[in-house]
Amino acid sequence: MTERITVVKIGGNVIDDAAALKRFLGEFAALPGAKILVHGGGKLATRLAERLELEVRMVEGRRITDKGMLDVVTMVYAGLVNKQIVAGLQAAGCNAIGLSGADGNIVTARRRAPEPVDFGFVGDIERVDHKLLGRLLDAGLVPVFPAIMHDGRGTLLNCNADSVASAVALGAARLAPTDLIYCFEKRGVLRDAEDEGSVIREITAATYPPLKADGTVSKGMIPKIENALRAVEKGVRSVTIRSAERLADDSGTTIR
Ligand SMILES: Nc1ncnc2c1ncn2[C@@H]1O[C@H](COP(=O)(O)OP(=O)(O)O)[C@@H](O)[C@H]1O
Ligand SMILES: CC(=O)N[C@@H](CCC(=O)OP(=O)(O)O)C(=O)O
Repeated sequence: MTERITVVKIGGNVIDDAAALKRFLGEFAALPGAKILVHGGGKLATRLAERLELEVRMVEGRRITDKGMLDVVTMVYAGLVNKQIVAGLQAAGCNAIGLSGADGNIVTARRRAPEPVDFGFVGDIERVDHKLLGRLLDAGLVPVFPAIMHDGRGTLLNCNADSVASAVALGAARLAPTDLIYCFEKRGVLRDAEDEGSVIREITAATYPPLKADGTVSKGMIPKIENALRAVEKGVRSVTIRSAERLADDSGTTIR
């Protein structure tokens, strides 16, 4: 069994930039030790949905997902983006294996209640099969997860990729000490959105609520930080939010 596990989540803005994604996958492939990649792809799904003239609506960083949108996000996340990332990692010498939650029944999710917001086919993670995860890691494979999970009764569910990353990291933490890194296009959580020099070095359960209340943290950063706080509280060794260009550096925002 492995001594440590690194779980990395890569966001949609980086996936959307072919050169940035290639650079990131090269750095990810070079990370030592057992590792797992979780990816988004929200930006690409939004573009495709708009071309198909489907209404795109996000509420607090989560996508309203009706049946038509579920088909689009499944094709984009579990299909195109997942396979491109797996192929890119193979090219970088990393033996990746792409898995939706339904594959090997590795992650199940529960559909969100329709109140107060009816998100449609959106789920919250229920269970991660950490033993299967361990067997894959022991075989030298690098699991790559999109945000598409299933309910075990035949329905696919769209989950927030940041929530997937935190749930997978908690599953991994049952196998070995686990570090979770959220990578995106900015240097970290910024105090001023326009100033990359304004990285907030540390956020805790006590310092977060005022940042949300005064709007310093908004949109997709809300689920990211809330998932990060949950992960550290429940046993992930460290969580950081940093630039995809600085995956291996000690940079960005640490969540404690
Ligand atoms: N304080 C903040 N610092 C950095 N980004 C923030 C902040 N508040 C809101 N954001 C927004 O959150 C976005 C990241 O969330 P999201 O788009 O869901 O990430 P990902 O790229 O991981 O998919 C940033 O692109 C930015 O627009
Ligand atoms: C329920 C929900 O909102 N799911 C997300 C899944 C993808 C994602 O999280 O992508 P990023 O990391 O690129 O934002 C969505 O469809 O946008």
